[in-house]
Amino acid sequence: MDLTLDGLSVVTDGKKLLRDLSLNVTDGRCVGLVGPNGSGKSTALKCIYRALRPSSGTVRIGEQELSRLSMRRSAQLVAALAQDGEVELDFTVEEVVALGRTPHIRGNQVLSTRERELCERAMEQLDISHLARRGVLTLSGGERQRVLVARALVQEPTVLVLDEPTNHLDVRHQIELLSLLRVTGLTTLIVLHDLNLAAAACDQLGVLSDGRLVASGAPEKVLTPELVHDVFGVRASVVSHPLTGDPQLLYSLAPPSPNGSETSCLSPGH
Ligand SMILES: Nc1ncnc2c1ncn2[C@@H]1O[C@H](COP(=O)(O)OP(=O)(O)OP(=O)(O)O)[C@@H](O)[C@H]1O
Repeated sequence: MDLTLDGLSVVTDGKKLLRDLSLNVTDGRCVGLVGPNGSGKSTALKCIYRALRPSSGTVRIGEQELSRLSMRRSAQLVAALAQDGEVELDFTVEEVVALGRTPHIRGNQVLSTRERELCERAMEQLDISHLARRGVLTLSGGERQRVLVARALVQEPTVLVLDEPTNHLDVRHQIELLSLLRVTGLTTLIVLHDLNLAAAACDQLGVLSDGRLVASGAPEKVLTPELVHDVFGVRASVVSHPLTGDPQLLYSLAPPSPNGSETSCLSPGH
């Protein structure tokens, strides 16, 4: 089912964090939300997983308006990975992954064989099977991040929202995770800071700046040097990936000038 954000605005303490955001993620597609720090990406995702109530606007999954559904029904439809998702209880990895089934079970009901197999498969896909009996508090940041993605997958949601899921992951696990997301068939909205990974992993990108959607569309249409300059204040060259054709940005650090001071690679005014 499609995920539709329709005119979402969030105002907190008189500050507009999100301004009239409308965005559609087509059924089974992956849309990347990118933008500078503080541009409203996490705020938008929080409205989808109902950690935040928008001041105006709606979130729909198919024809269903999320705010009209029970929290339990919402959790059956939407799985979320929050930014730097914390796990405070010292559960084992397999227990945390199994928590993904919570919206689907009642009380102390035990998991079915199918559900246990689902958990095992997700742990294999996220390369954490060998950690199954470890306490989550003993894990590295990247290991813990993979546990939380596995938990989101076993939720068997219709819509997946992920806030910087590649945080803490080494390059192999970044690529494995984003490759996996492409084959899940889930309607996915994902916040990524790495524009090159976003271009490779997402069918469409939405660019937020100061709470406003300033560009959206296919990565090759959106990621232009002008856009990167205007939104991020950085000079970049755009090249085409030799194997996939995806747009890839090349940046250069400011070279030291002969007198020892640095010249700037930032755009004037930033
Ligand atoms: N409860 C709040 N009260 C006031 N301001 C807030 C609140 N929550 C978020 N903000 C501000 O709203 C803006 C958008 O925050 P948000 O976390 O959505 O940005 P982001 O694009 O996800 O940033 P980052 O890339 O740094 O994760 C920021 O300036 C943040 O400081």
